[in-house]
Amino acid sequence: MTPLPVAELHVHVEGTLEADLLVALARRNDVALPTYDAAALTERYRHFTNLQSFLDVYYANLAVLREPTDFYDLMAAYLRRAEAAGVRRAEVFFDPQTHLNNGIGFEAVIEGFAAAVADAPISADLILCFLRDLGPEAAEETLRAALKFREHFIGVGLDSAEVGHPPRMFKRVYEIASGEGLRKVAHAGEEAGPDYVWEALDVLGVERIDHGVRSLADPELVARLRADRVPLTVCPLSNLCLKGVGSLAEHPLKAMLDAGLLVTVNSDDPAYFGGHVDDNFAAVRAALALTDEDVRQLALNSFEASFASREDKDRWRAEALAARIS
Ligand SMILES: Nc1ncnc2[nH]cnc12
Ligand SMILES: [Zn+2]
Repeated sequence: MTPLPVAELHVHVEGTLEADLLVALARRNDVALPTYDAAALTERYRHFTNLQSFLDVYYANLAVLREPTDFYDLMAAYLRRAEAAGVRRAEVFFDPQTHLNNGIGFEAVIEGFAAAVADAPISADLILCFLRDLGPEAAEETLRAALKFREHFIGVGLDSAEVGHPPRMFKRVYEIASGEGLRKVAHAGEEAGPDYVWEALDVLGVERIDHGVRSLADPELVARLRADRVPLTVCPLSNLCLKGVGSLAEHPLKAMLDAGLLVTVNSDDPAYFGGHVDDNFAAVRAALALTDEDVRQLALNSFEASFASREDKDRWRAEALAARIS
């Protein structure tokens, strides 16, 4: 079966670290894990209770990444799997602060990731994310260090623990990023309410909202998102695993589509949440009884929302229009 052509706009490369690779890297770099049994490690992923319970495991696992080749191998494995999922274009988040705090140099991280992107079988670019719980000064310091490698990333994002770390705290670092010609996105409305989405739009000036699933609670916000065609990068299996929704049947994706929002489907952290972008499409199609035209619209939205060139977007759009939805 030929997979639907899509763009993946919300995936954390660190969240693509499959248990097998985690164990292999732990052995290669002599890093201790609670267990070396990949099945036992993934079993723990079935018991997250919220975003923080996931982040605790996600950050701890990243201690296995030590050498430039580790960063290369992680990114290369994701890009191979993405190609098989039908991804034509990937805009991939990375969290440099985690690795810097583990004692790894910026160069090892970004050059490892960028080398894999350069060798990618699909179109891909990097987006540097700030960890919001480490605060705005650390974010600014990270951006200044990253600017030495400016050619290796196209934009900035904001991730990690959301509640209590509102977008407005990061106004200055986003202004600096804007001045450098970087694209701007931010996680908002994943666990926090519509006020965080408003701030991301009006204070940070972001071009896309990552998640944004809590936006439907505010009709004025919905009207704004629709009028400005602001893309929302929704991650259904992530919302299910982190208990943002009780079941996929209750997921707001279909309501967002029906409200005329520019929603896309993405995987977030596929190694932890039970699947890549193709698995997310299959899951929501079944749970929300999406029509073939809903599915095609989601694919078209993903290309429209991407930061690729007009020419590439038009080519992929034509492919999605011609694709058989199977
Ligand atoms: N879903 C998510 N929300 C916030 N930060 C993250 N970092 C990795 N995945 C994340
Ligand atoms: Zn995310």
